[in-house]
Amino acid sequence: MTQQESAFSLSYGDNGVAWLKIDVPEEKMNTLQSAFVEQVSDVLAELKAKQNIKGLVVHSGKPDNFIAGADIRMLAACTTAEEAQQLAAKGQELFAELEALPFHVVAAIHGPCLGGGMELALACHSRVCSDDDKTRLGLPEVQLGLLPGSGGTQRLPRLIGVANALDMILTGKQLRAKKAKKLGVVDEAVPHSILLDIAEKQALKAKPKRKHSFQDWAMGGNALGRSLVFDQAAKKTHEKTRGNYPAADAILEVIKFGLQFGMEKGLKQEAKRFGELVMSPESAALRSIFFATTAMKKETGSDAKPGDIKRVGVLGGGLMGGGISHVTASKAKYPVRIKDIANDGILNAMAYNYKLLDKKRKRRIISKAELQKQMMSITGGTDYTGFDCVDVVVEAVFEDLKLKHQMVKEIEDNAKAETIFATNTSSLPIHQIAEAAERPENVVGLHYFSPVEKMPLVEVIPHAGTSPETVATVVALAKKQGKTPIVVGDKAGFYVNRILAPYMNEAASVLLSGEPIEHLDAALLDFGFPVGPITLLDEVGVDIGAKIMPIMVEELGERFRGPDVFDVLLNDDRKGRKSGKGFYLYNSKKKSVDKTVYKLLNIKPEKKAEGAALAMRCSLMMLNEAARCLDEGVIQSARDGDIGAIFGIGFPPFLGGPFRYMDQLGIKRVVELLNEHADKYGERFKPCDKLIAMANEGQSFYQA
Ligand SMILES: C[C@H](O)CC(=O)SCCNC(=O)CCNC(=O)[C@H](O)C(C)(C)COP(=O)(O)OP(=O)(O)OC[C@H]1O[C@@H](n2cnc3c(N)ncnc32)[C@H](O)[C@@H]1OP(=O)(O)O
Repeated sequence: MTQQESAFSLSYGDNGVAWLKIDVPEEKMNTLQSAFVEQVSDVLAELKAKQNIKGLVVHSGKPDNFIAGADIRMLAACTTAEEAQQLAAKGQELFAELEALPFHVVAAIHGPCLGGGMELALACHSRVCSDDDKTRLGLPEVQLGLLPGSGGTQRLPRLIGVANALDMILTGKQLRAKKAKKLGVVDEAVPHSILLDIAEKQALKAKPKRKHSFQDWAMGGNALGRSLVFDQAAKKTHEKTRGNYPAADAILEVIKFGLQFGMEKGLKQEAKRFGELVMSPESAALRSIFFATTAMKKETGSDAKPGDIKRVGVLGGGLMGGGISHVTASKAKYPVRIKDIANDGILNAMAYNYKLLDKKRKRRIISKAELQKQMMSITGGTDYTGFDCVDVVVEAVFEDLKLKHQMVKEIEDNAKAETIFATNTSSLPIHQIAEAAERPENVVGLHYFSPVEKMPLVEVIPHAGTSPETVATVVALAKKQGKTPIVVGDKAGFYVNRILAPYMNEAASVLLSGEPIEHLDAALLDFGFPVGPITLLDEVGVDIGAKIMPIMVEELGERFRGPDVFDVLLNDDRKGRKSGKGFYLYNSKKKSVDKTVYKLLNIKPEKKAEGAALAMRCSLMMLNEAARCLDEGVIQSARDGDIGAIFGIGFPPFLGGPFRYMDQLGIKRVVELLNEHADKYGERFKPCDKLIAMANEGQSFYQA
């Protein structure tokens, strides 16, 4: 590498301020790589040797990022824990040298400053960041199944106190400038245009003495206080992770260790645990999600060029319509026109949007003016005024084929010839909806998950006649709305509901066999799902389940026929949360199992099977169906299937999705397990052809 190509370069101002620019050649994002060690060592040696330096500003040469952390590809390429430990230790060593420089070192931060990048900034004596929306500061390593390995677990608690540092490191949350300033992560948050000027001024000031927070003092000197905070954090963490995420335990351990035995020993422990975590299957699975989603950001859904979108229409102002209008206006920044049959529907969608925006205003993420501006970009009415200039219509009316046909016709009558009709159905085949269209090439499925503003997945479902341009356009729209789209086949349940249905049916069978509701829900929580299946059924609505299941049975066969519980429940007015009762009661603050449901279903609840066995029983039904979906082309790749299950259902991320999990178990073992379950519980467990063939050939879904 020539001097010019160096990622770390120094320059000097006349006023005694040195500038260290970080600019990784030929990459749009700065990351820290082992190849840079020598360059950084040279830079530090030059700074130490140079006379008359008054201060140093560390800044990025990229227009919109500081440093996004250590290069995750480099970590994934490590073959031993020692190798990864060495990488972390080298980072620690260089950052310690930076910290030990005799003059004031200031980090000037604009854009993402994450992981190793944040650790570098923490080793500086002061930090100034831009107040731009692109600026984010955090230690997201936990989301990769790791802990911050280059000093983060030691420096952050000493800077902002143990409780705040634990919160940041255990969740991996990324702070905006204002919050970072409030917590003391940065010293100043200023407009981007003056960032470097302010950093330069800071650098000319004397090196600050390290501030001690009250908590720092309390934690360092007070073993009892320390124990209390850590015990509480451990309890809270365990409730969330249920022991499935070793990084969380390691984070608690290493921070506590460092406070007890000092920075030097703390750093050693940090590097050691980092090395071990890099080699863990949990981290490998979580890293695979990062690689998959990064690759998916670039995909367009088809070979065609997406059409221009200037305005979007939404049909139906219910929960889904409200959410879809929100992500369209506030994320994608397109004006939205909502049509509903009643004014109440429009008001409902408006109120929904206002509530979400006001939450953001209260958290100071947006100003009042911004709230008003965003509200003004959403309008609505009970007729088709304004629909003549929308480019895409997202339909979110009731799940009724006749009604959907009427919507297709009305849009064709009231919108432009090229307007896309994207239907947000969760159960009706898209080709059937398109049958009413004069221009079926414009009809496509766009299946959002509830609540729309939170759930990251969207299924894009072309029918056989959908044009490639329509697909590309709605994929682009979904991405702008902040979603990860996967293109899936037009078969009943598409992908997510199709793999969810047999899992839910199995949970219902387990319940009818007499296993208590809490036991069953806890079993799947322990497995790593965010909610148990019975809670999920209550949340989705028993009535919705009752509507979808017969469609699945009709199109996909008898294996989708679940136990007959829906009618019994609905006759007793148990729709789930929305009706105040389902399997649980929702009329008090804390939900509790409604024990009368056992009598209704003729069950004597009694814990018979171990939680792990129940979890395996339900999950196997999902795994088998996921493999079938891949075989039938409902999903285009195992990767799409993994991301769909994780983002759409909350399949345990630390397992990497159903396909990575099957690989981890070994396909042969999956087939064995399915056969064992088929012997015990029935034909529905029989492994699908694809799994049998793969087991015979010794194949896996991913290359090792
Ligand atoms: C020792 C340390 O403690 C260990 C660590 O630091 S572990 C790393 C911790 N850092 C992270 O987890 C951050 C990971 N990155 C991100 O979350 C997101 O990329 C981001 C929020 C920074 C930016 O998102 P966005 O603007 O959508 O850009 P995105 O498309 O994701 O990334 C742009 C490019 O940067 C790459 N990139 C971003 N962060 C990276 C990282 N840490 N390692 C390797 N590549 C990275 C992406 O792969 C992508 O590359 P490509 O264009 O060649 O495919």
